[in-house]
Amino acid sequence: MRKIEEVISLYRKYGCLAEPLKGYISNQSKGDNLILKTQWKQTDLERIENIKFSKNYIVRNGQPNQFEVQSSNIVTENNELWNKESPSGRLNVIIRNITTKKEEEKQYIEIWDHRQKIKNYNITSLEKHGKICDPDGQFGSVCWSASEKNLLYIAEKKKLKTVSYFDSKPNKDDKDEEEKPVKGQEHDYIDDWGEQLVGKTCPVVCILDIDNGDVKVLDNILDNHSLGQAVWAPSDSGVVFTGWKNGPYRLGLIYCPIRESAIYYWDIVSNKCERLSDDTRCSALPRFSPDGSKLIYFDNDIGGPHYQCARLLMCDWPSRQTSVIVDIVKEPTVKSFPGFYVASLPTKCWSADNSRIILSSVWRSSVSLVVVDVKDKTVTRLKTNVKGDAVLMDVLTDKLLVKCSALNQPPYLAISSLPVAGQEGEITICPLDEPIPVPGISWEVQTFSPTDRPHSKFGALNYETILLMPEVSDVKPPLIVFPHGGPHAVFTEGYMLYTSCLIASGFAVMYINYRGSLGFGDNNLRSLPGNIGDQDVKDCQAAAEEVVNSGRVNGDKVVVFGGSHGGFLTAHLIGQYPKFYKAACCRNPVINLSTMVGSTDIPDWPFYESGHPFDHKAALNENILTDMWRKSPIRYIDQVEAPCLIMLGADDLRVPVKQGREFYRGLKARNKVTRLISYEGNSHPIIKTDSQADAFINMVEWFKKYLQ
Ligand SMILES: CSCC[C@H](NC(C)=O)C(=O)N[C@@H](C)C(=O)N[C@@H](CO)C(=O)O
Repeated sequence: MRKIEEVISLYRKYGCLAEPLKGYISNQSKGDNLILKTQWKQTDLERIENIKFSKNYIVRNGQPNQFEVQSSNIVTENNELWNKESPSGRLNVIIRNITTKKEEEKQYIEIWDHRQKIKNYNITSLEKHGKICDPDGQFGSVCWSASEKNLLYIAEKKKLKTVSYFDSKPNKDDKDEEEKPVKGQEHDYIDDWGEQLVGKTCPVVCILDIDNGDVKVLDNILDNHSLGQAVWAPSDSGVVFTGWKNGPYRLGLIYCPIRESAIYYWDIVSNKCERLSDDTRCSALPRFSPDGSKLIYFDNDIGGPHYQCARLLMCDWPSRQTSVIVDIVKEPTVKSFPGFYVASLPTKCWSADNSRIILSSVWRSSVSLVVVDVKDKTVTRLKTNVKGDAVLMDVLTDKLLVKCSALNQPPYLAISSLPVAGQEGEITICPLDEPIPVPGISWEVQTFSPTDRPHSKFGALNYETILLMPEVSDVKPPLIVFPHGGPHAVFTEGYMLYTSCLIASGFAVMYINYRGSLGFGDNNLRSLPGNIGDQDVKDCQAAAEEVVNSGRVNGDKVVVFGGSHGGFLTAHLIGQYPKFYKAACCRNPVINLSTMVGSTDIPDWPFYESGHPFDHKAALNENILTDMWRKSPIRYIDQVEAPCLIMLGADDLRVPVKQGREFYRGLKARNKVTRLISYEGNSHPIIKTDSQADAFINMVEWFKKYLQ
């Protein structure tokens, strides 16, 4: 293993690489000449900040898949929340967050043509709504009308002004009733959508008139709903959006597309709203075909596993007839399409002829490009000439802008072409910039089928691990067992900074996509709820023992690391197998399901994942409490021997810091070796620039100390 000073310089090197955030193929592209507009981020560890910059490319499309690329110089961006061109490419809208000298936050909407800024609207001063939602976020979207006269965006609904009962300021009589401040409600609790959505209570659809700056707020078209993901309907006849039900109280929404939601259409002439999707399902991500004749969206169950295998549905716009294009896949084979597991969709995801949809979806332990023919309902995986993950960023005239990465390759942007229908075999990925891999990393995917531990209803099923090895190692490397969180999530062959730095530091790392992970079929995913703390723990231990028994790693130097549910598994593993692990590190770990219910933003999770039904009226009782305790790591705390480093995000609403503190106190009281680090200004992910770097070095130091 490398010295800690070398590890720090490794992190400085690989932790400060530019990473593509988003990009699109400009509507100004003509024929074989593509104009690509991209946005990047880069960590600056000296200034402890992330900088953002934009970079444009001109791609000349020579022979098929022979692209000549010319990139523009780099322009750093200041406070741009969003930058999007109009359908003709003639105009650009920039939504800007400005902090004034008086520390006030103001939001502006700027309209630019090719020469200059032609409109600049101080949206905050209009006082028509609250903050504009991040277009990349859960609710956000920014959408030009076809006429280029209006702009759709999502903002927080305007909140009532409240004053003290003892406020002596005279009420201005000219204010209409709803404008008058309400007395005595300054300290009322305001329910919001939880982790990373604090203050997001009731987003609404807003329409800006580009010419005169008027803003129409659609805040009364659908009662008791939060609105988002808005897109213009064909011919700007209205707006299609996703509506999430607010009541009776909100449950955390991030990482949980199982909150009651439906697709709606608001007609601009009638001012009426109609529900388009099934109100017994959760629907989201509406996308129109280029000709406006078809609308697709995804749906899954309301409640249950926080991520699920989703259905792809299509609404024939003129007739509003809806059909299922791709259904849930319950039990795929190792080679077959495992179903759709989609957290987001690019704004444009259709082929030019309106017959196919292109998207990225989890496919076992990788993220793949997939093409769906909406006529014959076939699903085809687009194989590429590069290893790793391929995430679709944009589609235009059947050209694909793709974000690629691999376990040894930091993310880069590439261009490719959609094959003609029926011939979707392999596509050639053409990088826009020369990819520079992290040297010395190799990996292999292993499949496990626990026939000795079959699920009671679904049988053995199977699961995968990804074993990453340092290529240059004259000794057997120590092993870091690394289960993902969720638990309905997945580790794929895409790049992760921590992992590449761990391998470069001399560790072997094993990702474990235990049963219950995404990408292996719906039955696999649903095999875990009710069995957490047992099935997932045994899957992890079986994989860890297999790799130790294979002799490829140093079996006397095995440690374990995980975040959130991965932290839950880390705490379980060192409690249930105390002799096997020499040290542990857990980030925001779930420690005691029963004490979590009252403090997490998703109380449905501990109920459902421990096998108990949940609805908004759900309450604990002695049977549920006992069962939750039995499934929690705290149950095994007396057996723990491995020194355990606990890292907490001080603002975490998902796994509250009390969980980590409960484990810390229990270990201290039992004279076990433990240390707790709390990172201010971090929530569930510990990703503030300095915190993320500090957490990594502390973790490596902890492992090195107890592996000596
Ligand atoms: C009540 S919190 C349950 C655990 C949590 N699940 C959800 C739905 O939020 C969880 O594990 N979250 C993951 C997104 C997570 O944090 N994963 C790990 C890595 O896999 C992470 O470090 O991000």
